[in-house]
Amino acid sequence: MIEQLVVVGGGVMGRGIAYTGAVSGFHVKLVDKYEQVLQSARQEIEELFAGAVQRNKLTLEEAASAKERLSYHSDLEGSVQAADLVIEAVTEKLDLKKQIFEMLDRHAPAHGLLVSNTSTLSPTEIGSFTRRPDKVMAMHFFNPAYKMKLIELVRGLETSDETVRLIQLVAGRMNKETVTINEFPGFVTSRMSALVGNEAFYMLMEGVGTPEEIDKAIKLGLNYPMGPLELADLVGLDARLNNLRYLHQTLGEKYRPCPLLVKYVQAGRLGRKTGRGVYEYGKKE
Ligand SMILES: NC(=O)c1ccc[n+]([C@@H]2O[C@H](COP(=O)([O-])OP(=O)(O)OC[C@H]3O[C@@H](n4cnc5c(N)ncnc54)[C@H](O)[C@@H]3O)[C@@H](O)[C@H]2O)c1
Repeated sequence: MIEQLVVVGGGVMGRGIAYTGAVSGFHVKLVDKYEQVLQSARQEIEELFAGAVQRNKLTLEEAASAKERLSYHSDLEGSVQAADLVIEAVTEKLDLKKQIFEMLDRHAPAHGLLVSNTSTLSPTEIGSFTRRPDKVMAMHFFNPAYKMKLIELVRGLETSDETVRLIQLVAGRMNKETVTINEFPGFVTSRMSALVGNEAFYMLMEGVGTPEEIDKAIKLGLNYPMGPLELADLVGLDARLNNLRYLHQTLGEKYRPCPLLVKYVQAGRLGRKTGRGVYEYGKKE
């Protein structure tokens, strides 16, 4: 039975996953190497609890007991000693993930499953950083993790059926839908989203329309809940560029990042998080 969950990385995704886990009855340790990240994660999670109580999604008692199950830590090695499942959500850099998974493998109990929330990287390669590749896979949540219905489950070459089964149970307890797919760069969702977003940047560069017009056309004409340019601002233009570069390198020409996207990133226009991307947001969010 999986009860003790550790989420590594307290950024945009990690905090949402930690909240989801605690609300779903798991004991959750949220770990980040920076105290100020942990503080801001705690504050945002408190706001999520307050909002859920206000909207009658949680009773006061449920929120209080979920909060009790959730704790915040900066010591990764100590935090994973009793973990049944570790969900890694650190920055999308392979060398960083390597360092983290080697460490997790050394310090997590032998039965512990180690999954990555990576959007693009290979779970097979991530598994190879450990001596338990059968217990490694990708568990790809979406932003915001507490709201989005899907978790994309991606098996690596060595991932066992038992690991997949246990992770599907965890996702079910979190009240999520899943798709379980085999590894290929960009999985299903990141590959498609990167392509659509990149095409929207090309249209903007070619002067086909304003950002508002392009987003409105895609939303109302193709029935997308969000326009691809506003979504890129939400994801972060740097993260999007990073994904496209990886897909370009692994899947070829079709994924070459649009020069306008590269220019925005060079200018520091990274999206909502910097207050300006394709759109202006007034202040940093
Ligand atoms: N942002 C999205 O929309 C989104 C969606 C799905 C998946 N993802 C994936 O989730 C992962 C995290 O993305 P994010 O957007 O939350 O990034 P983020 O930059 O918001 O957060 C990453 C966190 O990792 C922490 N970190 C870095 N090194 C660490 C270490 N050694 N030990 C502990 N913590 C460390 C950082 O301090 C930071 O708080 C990435 O793999 C990304 O591809 C992101």
